[in-house]
Amino acid sequence: MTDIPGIVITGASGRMGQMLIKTVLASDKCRLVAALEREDNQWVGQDVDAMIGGQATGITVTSDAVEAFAKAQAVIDFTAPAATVAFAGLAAQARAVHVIGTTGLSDDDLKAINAAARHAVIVRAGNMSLGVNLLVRLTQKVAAALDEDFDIEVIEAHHNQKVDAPSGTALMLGEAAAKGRGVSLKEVSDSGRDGMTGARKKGDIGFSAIRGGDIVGEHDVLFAAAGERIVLRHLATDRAIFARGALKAALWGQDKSPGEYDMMDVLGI
Ligand SMILES: NC(=O)c1ccc[n+]([C@@H]2O[C@H](COP(=O)([O-])OP(=O)(O)OC[C@H]3O[C@@H](n4cnc5c(N)ncnc54)[C@H](O)[C@@H]3O)[C@@H](O)[C@H]2O)c1
Ligand SMILES: O=C(O)C1=N[C@H](C(=O)O)CCC1
Repeated sequence: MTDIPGIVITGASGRMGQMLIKTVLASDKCRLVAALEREDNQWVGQDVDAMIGGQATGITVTSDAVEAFAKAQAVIDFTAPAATVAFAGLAAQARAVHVIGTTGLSDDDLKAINAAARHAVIVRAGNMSLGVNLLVRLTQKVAAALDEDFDIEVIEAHHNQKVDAPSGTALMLGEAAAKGRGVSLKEVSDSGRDGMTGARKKGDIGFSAIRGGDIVGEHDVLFAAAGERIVLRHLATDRAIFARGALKAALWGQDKSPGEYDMMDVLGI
């Protein structure tokens, strides 16, 4: 037994789940205590090392969240909205830090997560990378400095298996732009243009989503005015950046009071 935090990875067989397992196994600041998948997933009952390759862990992939969370000081969760809402309640019961990377959460999902954060630490962000969180800050600053003569558009590109749009990152960037302008994103958001849309409404914040191939994640924030354009850009080329951020959040949360936090809190930016 050791006193470094024990971590559970949910969605173990997913794109992020696999990256997170590798990141936790490579770290000397935490230990992997369980890997969780859906009951019907073929990884359940298999050894983690057999599935991932590499060092022997002695850990079998399970679908029993209650048993897995009872062993953990942190749960790192990049799965799907319904699973994440259920895990928020269970992680709070286990008093484990819940790091949520899942995107596509509805307002009701967010309310349920917020309620769970009354009893435990939750760190949630649509993007856990240092670069994107810096870009969020820059976006807010640039939006605050410019008036509505500059049209703001958020353009994002992801792989062809992504199920939600706009991306969680695009929404973070849109929220930051709206905050900089002193408006509510809900009032000015314009996504899914199609057909005879009419001319662009001044003050709107637009969203466009590209889906194709194996794109890890690309985001532009465009400020377009007559005669000039500013483009703020982040390009992700490796999912390791999200996993590193998530692990940092899990360790950061260990001595914090119950509540909902984001990556800005973790990074101190
Ligand atoms: N915040 C970030 O930095 C960041 C970065 C990358 C991806 N994401 C988000 O993370 C999520 C997952 O992305 P992905 O590309 O890894 O998807 P994926 O489909 O490859 O993996 C999701 C995994 O979750 C599992 N899962 C679903 N329901 C489950 C349940 N009830 N119990 C256990 N496991 C369950 C699935 O079986 C699957 O293996 C998406 O919402 C994505 O947008 C966020
Ligand atoms: O691959 C995904 O899915 C990603 N999701 C996050 C988002 O929705 O912004 C972060 C980037 C990768």
